[in-house]
Amino acid sequence: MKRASFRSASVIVAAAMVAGAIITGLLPGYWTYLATSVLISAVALQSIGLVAGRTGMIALCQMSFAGVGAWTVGYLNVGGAPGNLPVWIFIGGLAAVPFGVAIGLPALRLRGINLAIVTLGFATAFDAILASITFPGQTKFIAVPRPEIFDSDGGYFIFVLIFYVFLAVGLEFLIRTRLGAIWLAVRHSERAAAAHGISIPGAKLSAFAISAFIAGISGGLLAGYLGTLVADNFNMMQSLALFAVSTMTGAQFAEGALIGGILAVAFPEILRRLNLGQDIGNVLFAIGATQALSAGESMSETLRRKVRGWRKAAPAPLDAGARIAPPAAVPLRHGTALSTRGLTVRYGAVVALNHVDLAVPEGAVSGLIGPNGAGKSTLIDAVAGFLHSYSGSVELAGDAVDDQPAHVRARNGIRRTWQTTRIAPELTVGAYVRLAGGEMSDAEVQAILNWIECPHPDTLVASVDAGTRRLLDVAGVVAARPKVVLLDEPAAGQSYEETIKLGRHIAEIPKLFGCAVLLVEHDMDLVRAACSEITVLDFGRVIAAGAPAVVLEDPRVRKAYLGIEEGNAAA
Ligand SMILES: Nc1ncnc2c1ncn2[C@@H]1O[C@H](COP(=O)(O)OP(=O)(O)OP(=O)(O)O)[C@@H](O)[C@H]1O
Repeated sequence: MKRASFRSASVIVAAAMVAGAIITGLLPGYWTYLATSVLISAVALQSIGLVAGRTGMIALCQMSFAGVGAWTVGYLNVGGAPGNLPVWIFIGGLAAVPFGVAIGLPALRLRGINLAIVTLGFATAFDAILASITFPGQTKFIAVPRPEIFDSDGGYFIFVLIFYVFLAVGLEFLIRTRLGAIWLAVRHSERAAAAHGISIPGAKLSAFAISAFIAGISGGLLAGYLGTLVADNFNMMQSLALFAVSTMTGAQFAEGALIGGILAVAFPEILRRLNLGQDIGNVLFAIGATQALSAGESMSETLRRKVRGWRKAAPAPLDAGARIAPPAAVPLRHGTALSTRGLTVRYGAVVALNHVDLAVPEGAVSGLIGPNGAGKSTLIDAVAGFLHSYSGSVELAGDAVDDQPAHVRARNGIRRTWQTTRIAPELTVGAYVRLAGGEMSDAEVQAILNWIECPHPDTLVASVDAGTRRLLDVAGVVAARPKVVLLDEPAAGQSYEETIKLGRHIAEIPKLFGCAVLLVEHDMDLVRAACSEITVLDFGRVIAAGAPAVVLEDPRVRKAYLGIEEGNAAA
């Protein structure tokens, strides 16, 4: 991961040095002036890319955060504050953070269009505030001074380029940290992220705070660029246009932010020269964003996919780490890992679970079977904390967890998989195992992947097939070494041979990872291969429990689950 970050950082720095030399050395002054504007827009776009592209939240008020940064720089300048422009820009970025957190708070409960409306509301309110006040220095024409060595247009271009490169490199490292993986996981599925013990509020607030900081920096850079500012520089339409550009180009990537900056500056410039209305540019951006959304990928994502194809970067073969020892066996615990008492769940008139008592012993794999609609997934949802309400209780190693939200239950030792895999495809296989399992050495990650026969840690999840992703789901939950893992139909999409192999792996989980397992499955071969005991649900009630050989021969089970009537069994 670090290697990839350093590689990206060196590409960014090298490209910036070449671009800096060409733009300041060869291009006329006016082009340098425009190029500076491109970079400032690119910084603003980076902030949108982080919150929207990485975390999947719609934020339509980024230019308001930029306005806070610019206002702060103007205020510090007029007030004769100590320091100089770089320091004030940094302070301006920090000043935008509380606003970012304040806007992030509604995002904890809202998503999609509702969040868009709230952020748009903030942008509108900020417009109204700016219309009633003036920017510091605006009426008396007190310009924000640039640092002496960056005073010329060429010099200020270099000054802004340094900020852009610094932020782009910083983001390249940040997105490969655990926090970066958390943002991607939240973007892909908040429920799946919570199942890994991730605090969704923490993830969203951190994204809003850092993105507001970057937007504030862009405002400060604009203050030094223009000298004095007016409210129109930060109006709501600017935020909307940049959001459309970010969606179109994929501003979560350094090149996407830069292409977006070029488009955001070039279009208005071309339209101005052609004596055409500036709004036409916004219409084109909206069309571009619509196109990217319907295609399912932005310009930079398309570019990256093509580059990957050209490079044909095949991940290291599966046996690359074959000499790595499998996970070491751990001492087995005794007692009951998980139990439910009188667990009852109602969906309106439907009673999905009806006073279910279930016990999953330590050191064992227990099966939970039943016909479609019997209540198996509902039980997993209730136990893992994904239902708003249920009656009865869930105990983990004897302690009630009913008042704990899903991510706290996950941290305390209840991990689950889903019927359909929910892994963020932008992650690598290794990054996913680390996200799910926490701090782990490279050898530990590789050992788990080798054990369950998943590809090399550097393989992109997007490039692995559905069956392998199911295995990766299992690798993720066991990597965390919780007290109990709940596997919801892990064999779905696997061939017969793969299912039998998976059954052997699941049977090894208690011994190798110290977790008890509750396995929900329809595939009886897998159940027989992995489980030492079985509970059978039908219409939300437990109808049988015990050793597989006994339970599967129980007439009630054969009738309810296998559809075999007592007298017809021999037929
Ligand atoms: N969100 C929901 N709203 C209303 N009813 C629901 C909801 N989720 C499940 N149910 C109902 O609850 C009952 C149990 O469903 P559940 O999905 O838990 O069964 P299952 O045993 O997991 O089935 P399958 O094997 O098909 O996954 C079913 O009657 C189902 O229609």
